[in-house]
Amino acid sequence: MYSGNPDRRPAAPVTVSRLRRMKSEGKPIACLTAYDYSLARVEDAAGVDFVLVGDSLGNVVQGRPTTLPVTVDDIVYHTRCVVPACERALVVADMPFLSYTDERAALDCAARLMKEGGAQMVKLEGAGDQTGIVAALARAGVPVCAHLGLQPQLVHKMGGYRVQGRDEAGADALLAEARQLEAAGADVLLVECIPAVLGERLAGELAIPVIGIGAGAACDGQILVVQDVLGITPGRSPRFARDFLADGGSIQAAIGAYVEAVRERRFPTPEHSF
Ligand SMILES: Nc1nc(=O)c2c([nH]1)NC[C@@H]1CN(c3ccc(C(=O)N[C@@H](CCC(=O)O)C(=O)O)cc3)CN21
Ligand SMILES: CC(C)C(=O)C(=O)O
Ligand SMILES: [Mg+2]
Repeated sequence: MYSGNPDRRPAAPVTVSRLRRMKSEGKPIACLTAYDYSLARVEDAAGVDFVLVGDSLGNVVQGRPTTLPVTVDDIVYHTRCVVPACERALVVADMPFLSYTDERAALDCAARLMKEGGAQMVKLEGAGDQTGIVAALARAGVPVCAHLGLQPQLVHKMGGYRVQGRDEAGADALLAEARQLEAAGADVLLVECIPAVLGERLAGELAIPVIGIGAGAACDGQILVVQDVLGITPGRSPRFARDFLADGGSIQAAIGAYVEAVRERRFPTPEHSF
């Protein structure tokens, strides 16, 4: 948070309209997850545009096998830890599993994430049946990021973490859902684990910025879980991830290298895509 010291005047904060401008100017948006003050500060200083307090904290902070046990209280707590570090980055908070089953619940959850947590945008997983919820949030003035493709909250329904939208019917359905979410008032679309050609089509056809994770290099921005960028994820990381600390140096340098690689479109490469 800006303390008022004129020697540490922050760069202009990232806003929804700034993200749209970056898209139209062809400037890739660099995004990372963060769950605590110290790492969020490193990310903000490195120029990360969009910091996500993700429900992946269930995995990387709490050591659970899925994101399902994460509560609204958990996300509020971690958002409160991250917000004071972000002088420039936009802070986005995930709505946890079963916290947005109807409009009332979604508005209550958004109220907690924004009023108690200080988030500037909320993110929710889901497609066609979620457009009413996105519209209700948008009507209430809540900035929304919709999350399509692989939805980790559906792990038990899908039977694992798999690439989505591989066949033509699946790709067309995803594209149609994305258009509906945009029309309902989503400000950003995040897409996870889809073929690179579909990521390219989405970014080309939507007016709102499309942020990819395992969605190819043509998306308007990229996001990764910060533990994957630092190579400290227990077990195997997803194929779309890259360890930016493996070549040595510091955590600051690794996060800086990630931001630079996204800005110069050197990440992801085909080996990190589907
Ligand atoms: N550390 C971490 N990184 C993440 O990106 C992440 C989490 N945790 N936790 C929540 C979800 C789970 N995610 C995952 C987890 C595994 C794969 C995975 O293994 N994907 C396969 C592709 C499978 C296919 O080819 O259909 C892969 O090889 O990467 C993908 C996303 C993404 N999220
Ligand atoms: C993997 C990203 C997109 C996410 O939703 C999370 O970190 O929870
Ligand atoms: Mg999430």
